[in-house]
Amino acid sequence: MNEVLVFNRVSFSYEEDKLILQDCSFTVKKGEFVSIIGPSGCGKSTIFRLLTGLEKQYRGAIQLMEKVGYMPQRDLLFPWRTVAENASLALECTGVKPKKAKENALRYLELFGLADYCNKYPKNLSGGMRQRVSFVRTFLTGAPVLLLDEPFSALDAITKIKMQEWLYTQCVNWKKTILFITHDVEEALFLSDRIMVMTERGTGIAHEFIVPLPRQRMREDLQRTEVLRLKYEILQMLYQRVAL
Ligand SMILES: Nc1ncnc2c1ncn2[C@@H]1O[C@H](COP(=O)(O)OP(=O)(O)OP(=O)(O)O)[C@@H](O)[C@H]1O
Repeated sequence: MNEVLVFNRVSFSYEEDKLILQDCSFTVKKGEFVSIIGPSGCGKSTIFRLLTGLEKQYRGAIQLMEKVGYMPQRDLLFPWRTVAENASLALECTGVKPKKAKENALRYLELFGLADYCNKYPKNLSGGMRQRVSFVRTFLTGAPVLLLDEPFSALDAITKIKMQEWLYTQCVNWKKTILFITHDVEEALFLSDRIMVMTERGTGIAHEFIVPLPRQRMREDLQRTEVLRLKYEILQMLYQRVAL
């Protein structure tokens, strides 16, 4: 598999004397679903800020072989635009005329199971729906690599499970490369081919694990002994680092 994203010994700090990443290295290959998991403040979102060029003053090398689309933690939908108008925004930003962009967005909203909501406003949608619209908007950037920053963290437990299954199906269908930030070990195990663990600020990726499941998987697979073993190994790693 080809590498589409390379972080090579990247060091970064927002302020002097407070290193966020030191010699952080990892790669993501085409078509992979990779999760980054780690305690609050360890620098996960900073990796996305570096990848999207929001932060530029770093040491080391960052290589992006393909265009990336970024979905932030909060959905950031515009309340005055309908679902279709929100979804078409990415296309409009690339210079596509609003009418054409909306037609295109409508086609994808249908494919993503949102056909009945095209003319509704964000305030009329549930949290899960809003995240789906936000995902479609990111998807419509046309980027082959998607950076998803804790997209489901604000959802209730059941909606979260449904959204994970929805995202899983979309990933299988559309064959995107995904880098996904989460705090939820089970979510990472269900969705990922590989999990990268950050244990504290200033270190970068401390451990990497291949998820011992085939790409075609079901939620019940999370109960397999080898998956449970990995879950507890990761939890223990994180637990030791979190001070209350
Ligand atoms: N613009 C900024 N200026 C100064 N410090 C910042 C800035 N953004 C983040 N930080 C600090 O950098 C560290 C890493 O932040 P980052 O958002 O990458 O963490 P995170 O692992 O994504 O956390 P969380 O899981 O809570 O979202 C934190 O200590 C944070 O306070």
